[in-house]
Amino acid sequence: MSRRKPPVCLHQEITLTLTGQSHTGDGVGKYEGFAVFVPGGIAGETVRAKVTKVKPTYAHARIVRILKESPDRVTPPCPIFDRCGGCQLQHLAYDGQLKMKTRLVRDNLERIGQLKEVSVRPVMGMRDPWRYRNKAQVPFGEGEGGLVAGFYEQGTHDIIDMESCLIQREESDEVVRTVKDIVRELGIPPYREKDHTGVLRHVVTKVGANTGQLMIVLVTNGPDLPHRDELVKRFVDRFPQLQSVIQNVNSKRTNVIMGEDSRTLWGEDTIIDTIGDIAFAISPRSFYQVNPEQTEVLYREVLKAADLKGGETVVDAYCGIGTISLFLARHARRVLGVEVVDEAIADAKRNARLNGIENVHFAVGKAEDVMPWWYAQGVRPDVIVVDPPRKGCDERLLDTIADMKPERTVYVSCNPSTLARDLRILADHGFTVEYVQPVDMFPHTVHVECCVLLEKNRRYV
Ligand SMILES: C[S@@+](CC[C@H](N)C(=O)[O-])C[C@H]1O[C@@H](n2cnc3c(N)ncnc32)[C@H](O)[C@@H]1O
Repeated sequence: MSRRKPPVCLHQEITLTLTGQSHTGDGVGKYEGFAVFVPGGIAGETVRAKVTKVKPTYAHARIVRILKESPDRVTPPCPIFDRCGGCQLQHLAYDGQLKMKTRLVRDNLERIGQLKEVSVRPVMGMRDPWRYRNKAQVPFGEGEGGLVAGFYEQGTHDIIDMESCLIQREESDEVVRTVKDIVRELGIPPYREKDHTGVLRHVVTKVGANTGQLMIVLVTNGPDLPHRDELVKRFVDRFPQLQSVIQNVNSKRTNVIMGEDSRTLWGEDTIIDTIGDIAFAISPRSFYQVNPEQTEVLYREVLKAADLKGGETVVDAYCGIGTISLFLARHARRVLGVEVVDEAIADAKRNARLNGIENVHFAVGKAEDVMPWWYAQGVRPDVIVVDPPRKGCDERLLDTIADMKPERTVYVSCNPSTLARDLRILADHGFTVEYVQPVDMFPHTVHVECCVLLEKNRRYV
């Protein structure tokens, strides 16, 4: 089939009315029927834009002038918003972001899932959508003027120096500033990615939002950390809420931030945080949701969708450190959790003990292997919760859900496109999507979380 020639060429200036927003946050318009993506553009705007990339089926263009501005356009409060890859939507008023995310979820369900009649509720947003992240991972390196610590410039490995990040908690900014001062004063060499030398690669902070406890992790390029005791002493003097100082050794040439070797330099191996009335021990490498306020909103939505009366068997697939399992356990007869990372399961078990919860059982393995095995053992859950990573569920797991025939399935997703794909498969197995409730866990970014309730359709299942 012959494709028509793109109607635009490189460097051409075009006038474009933007009609939508892409999943990466770009404005999208059609030029003579040809899709053009415009970073920084907002649906509803008309812009003059210069073409920067032409592909056979789409082009990219940079705004030269805004001819008609969206009423939702605001001045991004962060001075490095244009360069940092962390946020994509600070130029869009928060209310506009929420509407965009609702539309994004609906579009994915319709386009990828062919689910046109599904009720997509408005996104549950935050009252104050700033300073929400409980974890910061800040790369250290050398810039032209010496030490830099901040964020990687969009699409590169150049570190932009940063004084403050408006979506991180203030404690994290304070830790990074303190480490910079100490590192400069004591002459601890930052990591140099290009020749894999130097010492300090990243500073990771974790804050228990509800307990105030603070963990500082220094990721180093090898076991040596000059002035270790002095560093620890200064942290202890400076941060009264400090609970734990960890050195994590990562000697590999890799983009993965932490290595496998974590050493406690001072205090505890973990910090504690709470979600609702459940306490969680968080270790340096374990996954824990980054927006604690919205995590509670999300988990309450899961609880509501699960509609537990106390006698149910629940499966929590992709359970991480057991957060959803433990949140549901007091409302069910028993909860079975499965997770592929064995350290996370060790944390989950420890968290169960920490809370005196005994009606949970955790298994290590791939959910798509363990669930069929449970099915073969006669496990017939009343409710199944799945919370997979961005790539969504393995099809074998979805087939097993169909075999298990739970009354309710609650699908928690951080990626609307794989969610739409998987909901289509479950719908074809005879499940009905009752509703989709998006929750804004990541304000100012394009990401959106969803909690979906599916019920088995008695006519087919
Ligand atoms: C989005 S996290 C959800 C964790 C947890 N439900 C929570 O809210 O904190 C997804 C989890 O799935 C795990 N995972 C990835 N692939 C898996 C698989 N095939 N089987 C089981 N768990 C898997 C990851 O290690 C991660 O902990």
